[in-house]
Amino acid sequence: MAEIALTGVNKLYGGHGKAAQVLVAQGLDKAAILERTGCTVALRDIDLVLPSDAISVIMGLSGSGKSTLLRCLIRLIDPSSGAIRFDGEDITRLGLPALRAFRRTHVAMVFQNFALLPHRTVLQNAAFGLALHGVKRGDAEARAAAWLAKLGLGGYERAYPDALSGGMRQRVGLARALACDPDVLLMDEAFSALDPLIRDELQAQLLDLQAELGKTIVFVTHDIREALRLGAHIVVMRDGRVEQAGPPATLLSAPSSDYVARFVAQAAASAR
Ligand SMILES: Nc1ncnc2c1ncn2[C@@H]1O[C@H](COP(=O)(O)OP(=O)(O)OP(=O)(O)O)[C@@H](O)[C@H]1O
Repeated sequence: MAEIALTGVNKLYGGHGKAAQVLVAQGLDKAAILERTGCTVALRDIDLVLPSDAISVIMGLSGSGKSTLLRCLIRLIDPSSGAIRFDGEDITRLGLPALRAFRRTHVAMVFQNFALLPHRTVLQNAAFGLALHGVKRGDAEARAAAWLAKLGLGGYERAYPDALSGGMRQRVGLARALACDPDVLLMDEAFSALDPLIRDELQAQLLDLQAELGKTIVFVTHDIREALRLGAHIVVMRDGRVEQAGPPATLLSAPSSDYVARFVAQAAASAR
């Protein structure tokens, strides 16, 4: 479960926010608003539904707002306005304790730089999320070990992260996230630091895990090929707006703009 619905979400950074909100409503573009108010419009008028139990991919060039959008989903960054509903519950209305409890029970994150603790073993890293949830050590490590084995890291439990390749480190990151059994997995450029072949393997593994576990996954990437491979639903961002959102087949057969058509053509050209 966990459909995520965003309604009228805006995020402005810095400057004179109130003046910028007015200019956003008037439809001025990002550059003009920055010049007049010192405000960067990172997200504007985002209306989106990210389906439950499927992989949604947020795709776009650098600066298009992908990371801001991902972080706003669980209020690691607070949106300036708008509603964000998980199965109907608007998390923009939660106070901090309720928000923390919500994150703890429902969400896990996987990062581009793996975010492993260098002085802890692979097993301790994989059990780390569970430890934060208050699960007893023996239990946490048993669950973590099972996930490590599932992800092909059986035998590496006592190793330290610096002894692992990038692909193996990211598998530890995935094990740590999945061990907490979240409804929602947020992945920020999670495979972008990996060599192409390893990246390919991890993409395949993520698709298999998704088919088996049926999690709601939101995956950020700047790579259109990765988006088309992983996404059941793809959101193309441009300058803080949603340029097009839909299944890959729709993006391929009916791109909503030249901008999306160029991305799709780029994917086709690099596949040749
Ligand atoms: N803390 C911040 N303060 C001011 N502006 C910010 C901040 N974080 C992001 N921005 C701006 O907001 C816009 C969206 O940035 P964001 O990082 O969300 O984009 P992105 O698509 O994830 O880019 P990248 O792929 O480079 O990470 C950009 O114009 C960026 O410069």
